[in-house]
Amino acid sequence: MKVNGKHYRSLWWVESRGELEIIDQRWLPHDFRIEALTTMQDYADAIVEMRVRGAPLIGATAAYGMALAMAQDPSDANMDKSWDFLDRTRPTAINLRWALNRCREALRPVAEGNRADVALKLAHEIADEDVDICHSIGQHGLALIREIAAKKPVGEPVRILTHCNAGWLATVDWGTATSPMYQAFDAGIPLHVWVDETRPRNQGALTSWELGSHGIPHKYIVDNAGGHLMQHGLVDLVIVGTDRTTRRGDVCNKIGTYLKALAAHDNGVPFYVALPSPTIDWTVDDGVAEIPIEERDAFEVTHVQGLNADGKISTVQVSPNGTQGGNPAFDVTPNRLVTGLITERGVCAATPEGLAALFPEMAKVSG
Ligand SMILES: CSC[C@H]1O[C@H](OP(=O)(O)O)[C@H](O)[C@@H]1O
Repeated sequence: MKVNGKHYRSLWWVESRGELEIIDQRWLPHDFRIEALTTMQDYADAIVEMRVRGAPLIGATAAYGMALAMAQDPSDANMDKSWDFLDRTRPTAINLRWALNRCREALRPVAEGNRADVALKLAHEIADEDVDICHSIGQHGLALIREIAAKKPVGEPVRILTHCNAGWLATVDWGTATSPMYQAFDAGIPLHVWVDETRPRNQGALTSWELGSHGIPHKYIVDNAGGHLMQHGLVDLVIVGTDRTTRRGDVCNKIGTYLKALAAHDNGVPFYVALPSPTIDWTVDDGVAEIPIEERDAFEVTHVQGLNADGKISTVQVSPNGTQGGNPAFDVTPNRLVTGLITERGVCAATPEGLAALFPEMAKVSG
């Protein structure tokens, strides 16, 4: 999307240098920093340290990491070693393993001398596909928002609550949860977005930065405000992203999503999940029991980063010395709390039948 009027994707290939450039999201929303990934360690660090983050973007980054690996050493041994090295970076978003598996399956039958070119071409394809998928999710989500808008007095905004950042920064472009917002806004539908700050890494600040750049009215709120807003009829719709959705529609997403779904359910507020198909894990049924939840460094909870009075990015400790922090980074919302899944092929119920109807070729394979 646009940054100061200039279009960006969240990562891009620099042909002249044969390098991938990324937006280092650790410094947003206060500083827009671009960096090149030139070694396999750079790729792993970028994912682990959340310089790039968001399930689709992690997958696309890993695909370019495999391209670098094949350019360095196209042997089967190095392909497997690189697969393991990148797969170990973060455990929850299924797009990482989906992209690595897609690369390895495509490369295995290719002669070693051709693997570097094939791998780079595939990485480009995965990135471009993500842009198309997210745009399509936006089209289907736009129809939902339009339906709500039609029932409101002319000019009254559709009020959407979102959690974390499932924006263009979490994908290659458009975002998943934000794509319907961008497209509704561009279609002239009045919006107001409640943006959960999303402790501890405050990805809501990324969403606010994105929406602000696009001119979409929004308010940055504490994570615990959503239930109150819904009780007072101030939320028409919740749209969130996902890092892994099971074949029965259980949704794993940023920690705190489950609590929003409970509040939405209790207040009759539609709760939708923007779901690109690479984020569906067809091998898993029960999300709570089967999805690995990343436990990140407690430092992210005991400390917070922001802009100090001098306008410098700094980090301060918010908890007492010696207090231990706990930092599960995701939770799982059972499908019974999900109103619907907005995929690139349309909107479906969060059920095995709903997903199988939109993706029969995948449901068949998963058995
Ligand atoms: C479109 S995927 C966005 C998804 O990823 C985020 O996690 P993280 O920032 O830790 O990579 C969050 O769960 C978002 O909903």
